[in-house]
Amino acid sequence: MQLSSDFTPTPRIAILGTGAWGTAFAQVLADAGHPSVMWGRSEATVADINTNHHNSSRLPGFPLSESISATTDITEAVSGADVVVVAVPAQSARSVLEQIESWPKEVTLVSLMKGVELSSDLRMSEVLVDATGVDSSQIVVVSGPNLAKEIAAKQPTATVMACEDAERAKRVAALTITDYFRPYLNTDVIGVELAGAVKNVIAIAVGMAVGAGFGDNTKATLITRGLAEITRLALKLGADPKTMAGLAGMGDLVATCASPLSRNHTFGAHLARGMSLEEAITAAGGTVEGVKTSRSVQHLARSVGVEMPLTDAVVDACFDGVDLQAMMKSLLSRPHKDERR
Ligand SMILES: NC(=O)c1ccc[n+]([C@@H]2O[C@H](COP(=O)([O-])OP(=O)(O)OC[C@H]3O[C@@H](n4cnc5c(N)ncnc54)[C@H](O)[C@@H]3O)[C@@H](O)[C@H]2O)c1
Ligand SMILES: O=P(O)(O)OC[C@H](O)CO
Repeated sequence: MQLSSDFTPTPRIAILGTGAWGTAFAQVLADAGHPSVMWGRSEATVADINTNHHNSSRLPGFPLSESISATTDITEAVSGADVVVVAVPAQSARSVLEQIESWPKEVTLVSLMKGVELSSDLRMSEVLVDATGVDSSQIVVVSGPNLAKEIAAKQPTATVMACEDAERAKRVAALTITDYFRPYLNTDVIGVELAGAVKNVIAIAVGMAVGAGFGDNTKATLITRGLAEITRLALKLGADPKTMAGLAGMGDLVATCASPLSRNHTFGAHLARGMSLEEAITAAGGTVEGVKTSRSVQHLARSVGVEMPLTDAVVDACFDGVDLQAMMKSLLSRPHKDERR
């Protein structure tokens, strides 16, 4: 299948958020020949991007193309945009989007975010629909084993672009093809988003195990049983099982659980070594999506009657002061069962 973009010859692309992934994604677009305008609330970061072609706060050490510009004016960034990429932390998405009074009618919204909203249990594409009024077929979700720093270093990576409208996913994918970034397509938005959100919770559990000094058997057990619980929830909510074995499922789970670059993994390790919740979040770099998402996923799972013992354990460890020994004891003393159920 050949991917080609039938956006206007030079699509106008805005990126909301000047974080690590939004910035690395802007560079992917630039390397594929597409300029973009980033919006951020920090004047210093916006000036850094415009003047030094660098985001020293979130992606230090990686030069940015001159075709990437930035502004603190969100209306200016979005005005006339064909594609608006949303790359702020999941729990901030709604408040950012609600600042925009009107959306270009044919706009395509691209979500780079991985989380489930706390107040509503909505996936990010659902928050986008709710906050903007655009149709769900206009939303493309990007998810996969995509650690921003590795992509900024132009290391080979694949991702998944998911949209109800397969043609729209193709058009966005075509904007990102480079010699190091390879997009695959999927129409299973539910599966791609839930896998991306819940793997952050599982990565916290794996980070805790690493912080406690456990080895590869424990890590592999948590990753595999983590995939089992992600799959149970996703299938209950209508996902395609094949998505779980793909890049946005198994692929991202392995990358995030194994990598010391992952903030969720790093946070878990700090927590297990005795830091408080706030200390561990700060030490991991601030945006640790799995912490709040553990609560929304637990709530969502309970509302549909799905058992998620690892998610429950992460909620206990983050919010109820349950220590690692008690957590392991409770996980290991659960009733024995067939692994396929
Ligand atoms: N970093 C990665 O490797 C990576 C990879 C894939 C997906 N993601 C996902 O992308 C999303 C963004 O993560 P990131 O790593 O780019 O974040 P980051 O921590 O690098 O930066 C977050 C940015 O959002 C800004 N921000 C926070 N709250 C805001 C608000 N209310 N209004 C405006 N701006 C706000 C911050 O100032 C910062 O610039 C997350 O959902 C994350 O899970 C990240
Ligand atoms: O740094 P993390 O833990 O937010 O993980 C980054 C990405 O989601 C990996 O795909």
